[in-house]
Amino acid sequence: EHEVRVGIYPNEPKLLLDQNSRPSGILGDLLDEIARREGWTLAAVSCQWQQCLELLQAGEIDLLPDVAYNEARAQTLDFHKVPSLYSWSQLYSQPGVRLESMLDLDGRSIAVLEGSVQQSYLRDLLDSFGLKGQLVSVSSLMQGFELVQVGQADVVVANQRFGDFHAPRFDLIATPIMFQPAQLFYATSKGHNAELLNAIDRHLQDWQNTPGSLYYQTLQRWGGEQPRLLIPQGVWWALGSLSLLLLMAVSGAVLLRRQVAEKTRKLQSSERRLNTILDSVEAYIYIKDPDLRYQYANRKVCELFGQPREQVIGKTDEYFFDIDTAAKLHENDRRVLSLGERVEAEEINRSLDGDEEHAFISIKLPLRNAQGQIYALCGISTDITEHKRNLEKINQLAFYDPLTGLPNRRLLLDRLQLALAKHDRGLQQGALLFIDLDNFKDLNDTLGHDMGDQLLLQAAARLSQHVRSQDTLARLGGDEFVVMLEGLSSDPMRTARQVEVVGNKLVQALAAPYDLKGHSHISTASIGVALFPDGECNVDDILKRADLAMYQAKAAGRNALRFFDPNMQAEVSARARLENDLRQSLGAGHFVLHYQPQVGAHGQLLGAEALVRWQHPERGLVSPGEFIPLAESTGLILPLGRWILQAACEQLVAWGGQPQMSHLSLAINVSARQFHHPDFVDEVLAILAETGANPSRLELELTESQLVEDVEGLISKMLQLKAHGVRFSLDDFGTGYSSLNFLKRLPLNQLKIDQCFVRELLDHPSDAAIVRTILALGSNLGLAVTAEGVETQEQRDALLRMGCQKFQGYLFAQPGPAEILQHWHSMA
Ligand SMILES: Nc1nc2c(ncn2[C@@H]2O[C@@H]3COP(=O)(O)O[C@H]4[C@@H](O)[C@H](n5cnc6c(=O)[nH]c(N)nc65)O[C@@H]4COP(=O)(O)O[C@H]3[C@H]2O)c(=O)[nH]1
Repeated sequence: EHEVRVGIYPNEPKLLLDQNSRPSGILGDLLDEIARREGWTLAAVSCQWQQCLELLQAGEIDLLPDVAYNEARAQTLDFHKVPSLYSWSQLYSQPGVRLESMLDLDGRSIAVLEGSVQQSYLRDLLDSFGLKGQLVSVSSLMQGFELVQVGQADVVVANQRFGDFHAPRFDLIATPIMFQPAQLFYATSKGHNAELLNAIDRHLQDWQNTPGSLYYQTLQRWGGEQPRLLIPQGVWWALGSLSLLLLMAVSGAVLLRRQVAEKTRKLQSSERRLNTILDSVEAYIYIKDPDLRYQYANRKVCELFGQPREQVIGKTDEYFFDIDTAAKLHENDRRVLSLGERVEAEEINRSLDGDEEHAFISIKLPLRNAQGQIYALCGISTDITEHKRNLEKINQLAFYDPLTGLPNRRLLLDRLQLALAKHDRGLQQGALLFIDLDNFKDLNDTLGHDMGDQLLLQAAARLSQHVRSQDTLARLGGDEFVVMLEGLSSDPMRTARQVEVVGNKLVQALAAPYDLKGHSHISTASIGVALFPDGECNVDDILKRADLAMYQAKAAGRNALRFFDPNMQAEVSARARLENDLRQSLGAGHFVLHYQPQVGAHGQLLGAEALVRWQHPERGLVSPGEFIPLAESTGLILPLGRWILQAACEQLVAWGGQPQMSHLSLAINVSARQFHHPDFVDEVLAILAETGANPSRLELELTESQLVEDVEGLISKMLQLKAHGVRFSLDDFGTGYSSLNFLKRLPLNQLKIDQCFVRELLDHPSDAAIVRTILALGSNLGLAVTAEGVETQEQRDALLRMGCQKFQGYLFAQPGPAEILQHWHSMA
């Protein structure tokens, strides 16, 4: 006889031991019947669920009813094939507890049978939903129901058959939460009981296929319900699969939630990490939104603003910087935000109170969203204030003299190099003045270095007063200074003159007495000049030349200016002498006026032009061509011009007293410098009044070239004088650029055809054409025309034929003393 040891755990109505310790309940009764038919003797072993499983695996019992199939169990247990019972899990609670879905399990305590499939299922479920339910393990379902009844647990999980059967006793009700449809089997330990299982399958198969069989009677007896098996198998499987799918979907969703939570956690942690890094760097890092409000600011930015981060966020730069700074910052910001440019710029930021200034190198870049639109800008700024100060210091040390603050030799050489390069390209003329203080060593030796430094400082200050901003004043060391002049005239003679003027000013400035801490001290300087030469020349050459010239100045007795170029020096010296003589002659009355007659078509005397002559004590008569330009450039033309005007007016008065001469007019040349002098009109009128000369006999000659400057002023002066009867003629006409329109506006009386056209009149048809044009122009504008420089009868005849009515030139008379006019007149 075959004894089968059966594990029985209390799970009424499915399984229990009856009063005789025999298997009972649905599965107990079915097994009893199978045993009877198979001739087995059942030995019931009472155990709790978990214990039963252990006994089965250990081979201490042969068979355990009511085991749900799952993959894990199939590893250690064998199952027959036809399910003995279908079941699902359900939750039971006290009435009034609101439990509608799995999500309502959050925060609940759930009693669950230790080691049951529900236990692992629920654990996973709570976990994957992130629910905080607490699983309370119980060793029997009864215990679970009791815990809920007394309130020590909120819900209990049981298979639906057990639950529905027992719940009323514990005053519990079934909740709508069901899960885990399951198929229940009799299980054996692995590999030993195939016969047992086959026999069970056989009987179950028979019964289940036969309505009203013992199987269904048993079910009815224990539960009183309709047989579940009327639901087709497939539906059960579909339900099971659906619930599995649901589980998978839920798990998926929950997995996502978990991943999101994980990602969020990671993001938060990396944000913290990033913040730590951004706060520990020495750069200023910030993010501004399109309204230029700070969205982010790292520690350095907050420190700079002296505000906690919360005070910085949401504010604009106007809160932290002065208006100008904020405006400049925003200019860069807008380039980033509206043009999408990456901007790299140096920014100078002044604090709100204007006290602090910082220099930054800022890199600003646009931040774009996934669609590529700019939603903010990120700025990274580095404070370079200190760096700049150091650079300035280094620059100052490297290129400037520490005592005077003037450029040193190095900077001078740099600039000289550049100036020479420009000169080579024909862009400018320049000159170098090498200045050495005379006897400086003596001062140093006798009064000490401190006094020496004082003198150098004062000398430097005086020199800098006399150089223009585009020039360079440098100290080479010791008592040597250099002035480099740039942008001078391209005409070498004029350059020499310009440099001479500056050089002389410097010599004079340095020769004035110095006050050295109460000591009056006289010091002079010697200056050597080298102009930038036309050919190849390097920096050293030109310095050497200026240095050599400086030694010549020393050799000439110090306190002097010398040019390196001997011709230039000769020229300059001669001119200096001439200027000196001119000055003295003016005081001594060494000037005379000569007169050149102007005649009409019939040779009748109409008037004369006064031409000044210098009676030089040694050189005899000097022509105006030689000294008028010098007089103009030195300003001596003003006193000289006054003298000429005076003498001419006196001559007019003299003629006025002689009936045959009283009709003569007298022309005098007026230089531009004279005419443009503010007192000119008053002076002319004063001299006319003083001498009593007839203004309408006085004719002032202007040249075309002097009409260039301040035309309105010129016209106004001419009109004022014209109102008194004074007449005007335009000298050297045809050589300048006066436009006809302009000519029309001038209150002129006469044009004078320049000598050069008259000279070539007979040989060059073009000159003849010009003369004809001038004559026609004169007649159209109602102006008299005088031909100058008429030397031959042929010229005169030709001019006459062309319509010229007034002549002047050697053909009639050379300029001479007033007497020649008298004589000329009596001849006529
Ligand atoms: N070859 C040649 N030359 C002739 C002939 N007829 C006259 N000349 C010269 O031509 C010059 C005419 O004077 P300009 O054109 O006003 O040119 C004048 C004028 O610009 C200036 N100048 C002369 N006197 C004065 C003056 O009192 N004041 C001012 N500001 N400038 C004066 O000096 C310039 C030269 O004066 P000068 O040497 O006296 O030279 C005079 C005169 O001697 C001729 O047939 N052939």
